[in-house]
Amino acid sequence: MSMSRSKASAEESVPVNLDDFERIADKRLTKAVHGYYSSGANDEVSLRENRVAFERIRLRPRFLIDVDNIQLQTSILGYNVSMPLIVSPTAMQKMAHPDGETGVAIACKEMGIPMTLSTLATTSVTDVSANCGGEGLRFFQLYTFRDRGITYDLVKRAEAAGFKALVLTVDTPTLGRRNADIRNQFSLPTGLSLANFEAPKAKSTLGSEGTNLSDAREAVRIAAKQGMADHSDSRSALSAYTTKFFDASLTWDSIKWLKSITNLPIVVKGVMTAEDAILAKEQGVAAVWVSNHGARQLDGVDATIDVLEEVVDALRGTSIEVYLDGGIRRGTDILKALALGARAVAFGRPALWGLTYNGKEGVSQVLQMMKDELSLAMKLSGATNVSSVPRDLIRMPYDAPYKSKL
Ligand SMILES: Cc1cc2nc3c(=O)[nH]c(=O)nc-3n(C[C@H](O)[C@H](O)[C@H](O)COP(=O)(O)O)c2cc1C
Ligand SMILES: CCCCC(=O)C(=O)O
Repeated sequence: MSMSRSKASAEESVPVNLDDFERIADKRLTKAVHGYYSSGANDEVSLRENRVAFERIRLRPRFLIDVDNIQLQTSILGYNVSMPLIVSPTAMQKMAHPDGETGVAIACKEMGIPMTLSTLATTSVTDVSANCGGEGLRFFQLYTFRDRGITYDLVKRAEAAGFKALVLTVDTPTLGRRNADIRNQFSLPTGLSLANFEAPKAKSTLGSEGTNLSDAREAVRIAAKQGMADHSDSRSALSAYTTKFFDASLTWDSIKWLKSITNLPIVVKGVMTAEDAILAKEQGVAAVWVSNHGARQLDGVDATIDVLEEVVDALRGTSIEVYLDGGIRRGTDILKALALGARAVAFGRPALWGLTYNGKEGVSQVLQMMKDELSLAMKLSGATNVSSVPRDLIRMPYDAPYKSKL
């Protein structure tokens, strides 16, 4: 691993929480990259809400419970994990540090938790797996392209590289409006590429008749190589890129097609309502990932933690797992989500801050900090097992005032 940037400089004190990592990262990143990583959509109402909603939830600790040995381990999609945390897919991680996606993947592998690789990664599925020695649990986040041959190709390469699930992001038919990216005319810095669109080394054997695959892939590849340099619609280059290539005609029914080309479990990321949770269930998905995309798509939606319970209720009695991301910054946040029925939580930006801070090592520090904080929160609240955190460990703002049931 390259370690081109050092730890905190003298004037930066050692980070003791994720906010510290964020502050340090903010100072080190270029204006454009910082703007891209940190932004929410529009007025960032939902971005603030993702945090504030966690702060509104109160804990109801129980005491004189033996918390000497608490259980942090659980399983995700049948795989044992050391704690209920997943790293969310975030695009273009080499902008943070040369370790990029490989750094995140190795940190996750060492911690024993899943990493989700973005379709728009700056390291390919094949290279990430190879750099991890084929070890570790990785999911592939899928964006679908107008040309289904491209999507097919991505899925097959993720399968071949040993990725264990497809995380289909449903909240991005096109890109949300992010002021900083427009102001900064954001595009991928020179020298980096969207590596999953580099021409495959070997001739691929595709079964996607009827699509002019090589032309389409070539177009995506060229656009990626040029740093998505098309600003023609006067928005960010990323926005122009998605408008041009992403399949905005995708429907719930398209999951049938996905299932026809792969046996990998499908996780639907971006669900915010009970209605969509039920449609996902009807398509036979393995998991539903409650997310508002880090508040980067539609501004004005609820905080994810505020809709978690309706999704959990809609899926009760099924074996579909529910995950949540959006604003997870503390061990107590994880505990609150578990109490509301999430099997696991995820975060995106904190991994980028860790990466910016000190590459793979920085990500490891961030993950360890979350593990320690979760463990502490459980001990102080009398929760002994991440798989059975009781609902009454918390009070939601919408809960009725306490009435004695004793
Ligand atoms: C810089 C950045 C890039 C992202 N890229 C992707 C992506 O490529 N695919 C995706 O499904 N979600 C993407 N997301 C959303 C994250 O997966 C996740 O939902 C979000 O970051 C969670 O919120 P948090 O950052 O508050 O933890 C991105 C988020 C950020 C901040
Ligand atoms: C087209 C999506 C780009 C990556 C992404 O999901 C994000 O910036 O939020």
